[in-house]
Amino acid sequence: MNDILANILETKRTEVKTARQMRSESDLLREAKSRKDLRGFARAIEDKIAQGKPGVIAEIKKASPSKGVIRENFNPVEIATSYAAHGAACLSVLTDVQFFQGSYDYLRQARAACTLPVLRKDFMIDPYQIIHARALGADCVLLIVAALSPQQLREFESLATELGMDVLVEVHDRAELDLALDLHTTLVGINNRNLRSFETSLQTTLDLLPHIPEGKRVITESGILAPEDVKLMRDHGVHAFLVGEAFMRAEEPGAALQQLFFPS
Ligand SMILES: O=P(O)(O)OC[C@@H](O)[C@@H](O)c1c[nH]c2ccccc12
Repeated sequence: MNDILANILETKRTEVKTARQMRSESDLLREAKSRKDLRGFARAIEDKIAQGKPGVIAEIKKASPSKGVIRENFNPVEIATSYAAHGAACLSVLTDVQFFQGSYDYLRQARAACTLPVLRKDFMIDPYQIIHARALGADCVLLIVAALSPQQLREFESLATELGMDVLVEVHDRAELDLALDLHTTLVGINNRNLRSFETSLQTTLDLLPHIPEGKRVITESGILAPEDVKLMRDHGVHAFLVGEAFMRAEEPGAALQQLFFPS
């Protein structure tokens, strides 16, 4: 099997190694701690839902390994501004360069362009990246259970928390979910896309739903494309969404967000 995830994680190890040589972890930590500009990520989602609205995490993603280039005319400032103007709760910005054509600058620029909290969307395999996320301005980090040991999950979560960030823990099956539920974070993302085969089915969310206790906030991720998808999820009590492609393919990403989630 062509295991893309293994491939990505290998690349990340090299990336972190190089970054560490250019800048020490202690130096980066100093910068991360000196930032006093945190925006509550989980809070922003809960606020929307408390108002009876969906909590939408709107993604800024130029390309992906499964789809290639998704958006040619790519301007993170315009995209962030458009999302913010049309009711997004939060942003998610891909910072992986190799596989998603993301950039650290995209995160910085998108965050500076609006007041929304921002998720650093990347493959975290080393504490250095968690610290770097905050130094860049991230308000939340993604921890993918399929990529980490239970000990790393706990360690990375406490480091993120220490730095004031929220944590979104991502799962794809029952075994991963059980590990995710051991963490403190309330934010449990169910990725409808299998990161190894790229197969995407909203049934993934529906299947895991009964196993998630109250007090956790389920975020359905990937493959949300049509109003029927949103309705299906909301009918099952899922009110938080992470959406990329459906917005990135639209001329105006925020208008697409509005059409999908707030049709009049
Ligand atoms: O573009 P989509 O199908 O709406 O999916 C968005 C998001 O869920 C997806 O980009 C994603 C979910 N988990 C990830 C982990 C790494 C990279 C990307 C992802």
